[in-house]
Amino acid sequence: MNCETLENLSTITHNAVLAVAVFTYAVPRCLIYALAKSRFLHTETAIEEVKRLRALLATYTASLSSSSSSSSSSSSPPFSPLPLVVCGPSGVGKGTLIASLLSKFPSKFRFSVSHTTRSPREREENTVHYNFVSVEEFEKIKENDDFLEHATVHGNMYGTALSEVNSKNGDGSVLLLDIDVQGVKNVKSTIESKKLSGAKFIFITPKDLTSLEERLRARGTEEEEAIKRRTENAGKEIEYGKGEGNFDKVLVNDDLGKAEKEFCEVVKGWYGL
Ligand SMILES: Nc1ncnc2c1ncn2[C@@H]1O[C@H](COP(=O)(O)OP(=O)(O)OP(=O)(O)O)[C@@H](O)[C@H]1O
Repeated sequence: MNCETLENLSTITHNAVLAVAVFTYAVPRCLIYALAKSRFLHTETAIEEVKRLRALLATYTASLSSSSSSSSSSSSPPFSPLPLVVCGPSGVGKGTLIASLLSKFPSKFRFSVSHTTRSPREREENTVHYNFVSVEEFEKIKENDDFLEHATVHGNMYGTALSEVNSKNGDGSVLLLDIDVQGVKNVKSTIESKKLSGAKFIFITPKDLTSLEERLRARGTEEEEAIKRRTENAGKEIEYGKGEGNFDKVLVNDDLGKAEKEFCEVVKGWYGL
């Protein structure tokens, strides 16, 4: 099997891709890397293709095990790979750190488009940045039990539809969720009640509340009253964030360069990048 053959695999039929994926998945990791380093599979393209096929198979495997498990989880989407949940108080730098991660791994992560009842900010587009919906529309989705998480934050409702969790084309990309503490609690409870396969949780915290407030003010997107409210909320959020067992990792965003590096390293470790 040479490089060109591997590259062409993405264009062949579904069954053939699955068959090759089964083969590559069955071969131990060390053997794959030994092969990848050999004269037959020595390019980065080939290694990437093997990884892609493994991810593809993992998606199918999770899908099969989900559908064959208990009836309560038979309609639940399999999480493969596990979603990455980034949480922290408003203004702590979640968006900034995520943007930095995405610049390094543009195709590995994707956002869900959340539903929200808040009004669009300047340059925000419906269905691109958010699905902007009315309170009535939002309530309807809640009643149908179709949210992975939903929360009311600063007077507006936000939610992630269950349909957003798995990639539509089986490319193995990781869903990134940028949510607040309420959202995290919701995700944990949905995972538990629907017997889903979990998520990786990271909490971003500021050095102290003063620097958080300054950061929010410098961003210039909120009125003074909203800045005060967000800073007040932050105290409790940080307490939960640092609570034992609530997050897989708590990361301090003080020096941005250091935080970006650490964030990237942690995520690389979790997803084998
Ligand atoms: N380590 C840092 N030092 C100084 N400023 C920072 C740091 N990290 C982020 N910022 C700045 O702080 C502001 C808030 O960052 P960002 O918008 O990424 O926060 P957020 O957590 O995504 O906020 P929200 O939840 O409200 O969307 C931005 O102006 C950003 O440039």
